[in-house]
Amino acid sequence: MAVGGDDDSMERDFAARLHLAHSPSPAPPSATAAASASSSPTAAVGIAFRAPQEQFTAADFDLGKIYGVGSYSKVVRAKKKDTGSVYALKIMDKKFITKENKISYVKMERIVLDQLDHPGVIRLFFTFQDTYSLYMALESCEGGELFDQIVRKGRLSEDEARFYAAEIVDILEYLHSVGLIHRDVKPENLLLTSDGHIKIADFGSVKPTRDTPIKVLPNSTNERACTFVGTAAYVPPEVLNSAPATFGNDLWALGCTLYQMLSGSSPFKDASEWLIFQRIIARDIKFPDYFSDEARDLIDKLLDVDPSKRPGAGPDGYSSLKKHPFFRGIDWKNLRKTRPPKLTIDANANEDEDSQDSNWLSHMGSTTVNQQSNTVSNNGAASSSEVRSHISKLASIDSFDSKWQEFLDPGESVVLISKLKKINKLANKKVQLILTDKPQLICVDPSKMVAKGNIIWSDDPSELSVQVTNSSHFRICTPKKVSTFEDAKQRAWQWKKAIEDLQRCQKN
Ligand SMILES: Nc1ncnc2c1ncn2[C@@H]1O[C@H](COP(=O)(O)OP(=O)(O)OP(=O)(O)O)[C@@H](O)[C@H]1O
Repeated sequence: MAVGGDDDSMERDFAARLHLAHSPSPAPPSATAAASASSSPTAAVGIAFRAPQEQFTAADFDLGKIYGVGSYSKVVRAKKKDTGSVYALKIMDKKFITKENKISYVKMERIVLDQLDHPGVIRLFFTFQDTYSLYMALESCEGGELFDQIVRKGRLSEDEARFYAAEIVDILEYLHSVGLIHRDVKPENLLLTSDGHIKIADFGSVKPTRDTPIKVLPNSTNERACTFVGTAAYVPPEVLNSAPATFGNDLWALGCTLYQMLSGSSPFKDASEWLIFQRIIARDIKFPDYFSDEARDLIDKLLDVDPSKRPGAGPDGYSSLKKHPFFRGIDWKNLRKTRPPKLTIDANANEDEDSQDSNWLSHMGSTTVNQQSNTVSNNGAASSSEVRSHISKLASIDSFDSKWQEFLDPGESVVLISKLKKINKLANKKVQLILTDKPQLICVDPSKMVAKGNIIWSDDPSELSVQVTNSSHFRICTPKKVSTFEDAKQRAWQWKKAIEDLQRCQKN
């Protein structure tokens, strides 16, 4: 990557904003990543980092499949060429995070993750940056998201849910004991190791309590003191009423997650964020008949409107939660040695890469999408030229989409891609829907890898529009045809916004 004078100054400017000093080049990590993490601490504004700031570049890694996409990052499997160590490389676009005011999130995640030490918390090994991006080398979780296990299995058995819930309780007990409120506990942020144990990721929304022993930069806590963060379906009612964050926030989200594991969907589901919030405030919960009395009772208590009454938040701490009858039989001391539930793999995944399951969008998509998606954030709109340069730059660092490249024209980039179910009267079909910057809306049959025809693009909303039925169902309407899709990842709003943004972008 060419680094010109402007790029240099951009990098310096960004480092200054991040308050993370450039480190002298530390020794590269040894073959085991964990060993490297405990060596060569990096000094930065009074904080000695356990995970050093390295002088690596993306070219030092073989980039593999994409693990997942967040609102301001992509996480890619990356093998360090010299050591063979595998990491989950979280890649964040500097321009994007500056524009979207996410610098405090990045700082917080970097600093907090660096200090945590628990088998259920993703480990940060090192960081590096180049002109355009910040990189965090995280411990990789090959088992994917808990969310995917729920989707693939339809719903989990009580034994499976009990095990996962116990590991989540163990993680929350640790985080709360060090004065941290995670604030974004949800099945997408609960990852599984290859042998099936839970690890929690995504510490961008973490809120330290006053007496936390964890070192945080002072302004990074103040900045977001009253910011509404998290994900709509898991937000507790008191947060909607602007109450300060408490440990109870995470316990509410645990209740929602347990409900989702047992039933297949979150307790507060509706077509828009506003309607979801109404349900949360009204505490409109319906328990399926097949929930056991113990499961129902625990969820009911975790979803108490009074955060201090949720088990785990009271004066007796976690003991009341761990003693709840739902957890009868759990060996709390040996959780990590207990055999976890068997992971279900995606039947459609390729043997060597499961990019069939990759559901990613460029930063252009996520920039605007979040205004209406279930992820709560406040964003501005990027200009069309910025959007385009993001798209082409991101496409060049993404090796994971090469599989779909054959359906694109030279120089064309993917804006949003999802594996969807196309709902037809006679039979539903799996399709890979690809939105490109050309723009084109391409449908591919993923099992045969053949194009199934484009949905005719128009910049005119009267000729191409998207109607969202609920967070997982949407219709793409053209004068000739209406196609109905189901997105198990509940990104219906993201599809709508991505298409509408491209239409606007074309007009300008
Ligand atoms: N260590 C990891 N191993 C494997 N996959 C990971 C790892 N970390 C993250 N992922 C995947 O990447 C996705 C996005 O990561 P993460 O949630 O950290 O990003 P973010 O930009 O902070 O997202 P959010 O929108 O939730 O704030 C996760 O949901 C998960 O699927």
